[in-house]
Amino acid sequence: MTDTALLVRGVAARLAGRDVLTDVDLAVHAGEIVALIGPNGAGKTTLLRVILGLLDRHAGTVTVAGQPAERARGSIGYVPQRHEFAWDFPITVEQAVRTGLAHRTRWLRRPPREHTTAARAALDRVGMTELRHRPVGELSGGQRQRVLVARALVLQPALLLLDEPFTGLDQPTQTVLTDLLRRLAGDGTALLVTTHDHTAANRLCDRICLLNRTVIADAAPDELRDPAVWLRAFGVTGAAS
Ligand SMILES: Nc1ncnc2c1ncn2[C@@H]1O[C@H](COP(=O)(O)OP(=O)(O)OP(=O)(O)O)[C@@H](O)[C@H]1O
Repeated sequence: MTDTALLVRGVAARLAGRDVLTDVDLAVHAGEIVALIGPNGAGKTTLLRVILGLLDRHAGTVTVAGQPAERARGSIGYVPQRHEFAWDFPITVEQAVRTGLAHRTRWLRRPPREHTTAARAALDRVGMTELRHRPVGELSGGQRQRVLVARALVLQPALLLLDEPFTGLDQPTQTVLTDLLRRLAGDGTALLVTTHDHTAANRLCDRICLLNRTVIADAAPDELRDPAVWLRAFGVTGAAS
């Protein structure tokens, strides 16, 4: 057993012939929440996709829960950006959560009973049990975000990757989500969260990883008070002079 849920070493990725990530090193431990922050196009989503094995890396290694990521797909929960889910699809909250296990259901077979049990347990963890029969199209932004978290939790992942979960949420809803993510970390899940919301990151995270194609800084929020580091991460050169 290891408490390093995610270990990224020397990762490089190329898209359309362009180097999008170079020499990226990152570790996230069990029970830890790390924010991945960087400007638009910094490679945050690309890094999540490389960890998930949806994109080939050009160099480096990715280890999840002590295993090469290729063999650990079932240990990774992924919460995509909210707009990436088909909310107009005519399914209920519980059915949406069960789609997190769809790859384990045989084609045209009824989902096994344990999938329903897993979906209900995940809905309970995110506080959405009462809404489980609601059509997903009727949910608010915050409720949708919790459904996506539940959908990732059905796999009981050691590592949870969240892509911009705070975008478009008002302050009280952000607080509900922050509390939920903290509880998951308290249960030992490792969380890697991309965000543009520095306030949310400061409130939520144990560490902030500043990314701009490579890791510019990786430290506790309190240790990242030097504006020069942020200017470097956001590609603002000469702004301090
Ligand atoms: N499918 C693709 N083909 C070619 N280039 C891509 C593709 N997807 C992303 N890119 C490029 O890779 C770079 C990194 O994109 P990525 O989406 O990872 O950035 P990001 O940090 O998540 O940005 P944002 O904060 O805007 O979501 C960008 O320059 C983007 O244009």
